[in-house]
Amino acid sequence: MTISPQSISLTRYLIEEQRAGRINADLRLLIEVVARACKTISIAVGKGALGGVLGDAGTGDDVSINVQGEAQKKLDVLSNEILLEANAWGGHLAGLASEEMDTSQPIPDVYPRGNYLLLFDPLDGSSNIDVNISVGTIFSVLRAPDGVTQATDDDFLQPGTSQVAAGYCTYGPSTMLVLTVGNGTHAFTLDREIGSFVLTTRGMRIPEETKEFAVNMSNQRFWEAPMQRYVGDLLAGKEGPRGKDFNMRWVASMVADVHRILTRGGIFSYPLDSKCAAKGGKLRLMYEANPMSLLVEQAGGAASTGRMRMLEVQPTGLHQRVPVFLGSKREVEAAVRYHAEHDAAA
Ligand SMILES: O=P(O)(O)OC[C@H]1O[C@](O)(COP(=O)(O)O)[C@@H](O)[C@@H]1O
Ligand SMILES: [Mg+2]
Ligand SMILES: [Mg+2]
Repeated sequence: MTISPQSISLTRYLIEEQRAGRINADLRLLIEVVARACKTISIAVGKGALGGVLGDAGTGDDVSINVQGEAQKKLDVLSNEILLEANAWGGHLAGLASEEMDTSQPIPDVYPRGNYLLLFDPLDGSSNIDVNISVGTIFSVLRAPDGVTQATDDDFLQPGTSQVAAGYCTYGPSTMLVLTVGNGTHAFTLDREIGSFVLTTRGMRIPEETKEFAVNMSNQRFWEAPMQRYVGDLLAGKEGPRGKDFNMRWVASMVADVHRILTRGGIFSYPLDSKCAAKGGKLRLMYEANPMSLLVEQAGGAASTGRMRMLEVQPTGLHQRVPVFLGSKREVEAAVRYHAEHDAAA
């Protein structure tokens, strides 16, 4: 693709949002810096085996483990460094937090500070890195509490409704940035020759009804009863209570699964199961569930823990985990209904 004079770049889109009074200059620049960091990550991902970026972080048998208790890939570490380095000196932030770091990261004294907080999952879908399947970066932006110029972990503990921007970048056959600043969800595709993100879908809309679900079925026997019944009814197809046949997809990169759902509908779910119940779920509220939920709601979809609206969960910890149901509105409502019926009968 070549950029025509009519093409709307990310920069132009953000300037128009600023002129309309929906974002200020600091937030615009912050998003530009994140987008630039994503381009750098995209180049590293794209080099694959030629770039020496595949495989585990650490040396020999001494694989590096992050705060989540998960083995880190080289690209987890590299992407985290790229995002930290790009954002720390920008002057828009009072703090950064990452899935890969134990605590939030203060802005070094030598740099100016601003009033935003940036949270990210630098590389989502790590298990897919070495097999050349789509991975991504997810980010969320909050406002620092009044008067806070150097944030501590507690300052980040705001519900998803407080997000002023959220987005993800998917490193797949093409690199795409999907963004909301609270005025719809929009998709930008990276023109690799020119190095610019170009608006390719304005106002993504998730169809309300769907016949497609995404879940890791290998966990079925560990699920709670309402999830067992819900998926059992999906699998029963036309002859079952739902009266239609459902298809299933599972990439195991949340970014890729959510991108499919934003594009053609569906329900994505990582429910509570007995393996992850002690932690509260598998996916992370602040780095994964909240930003994706805002993007999905802004595209006309819904997002829930199964028992409450995701964006209203009051976080209690930076690395808190939650069960996740998001996507086509009617289908998320159906999954929530199964949980409500179960809880009412208990
Ligand atoms: O391997 P599983 O259990 O199916 O889990 C897949 C889920 O885990 C994740 O990979 C977690 O993300 P990270 O790679 O950032 O840890 C999600 O992207 C994905 O939905
Ligand atoms: Mg992730
Ligand atoms: Mg990750």
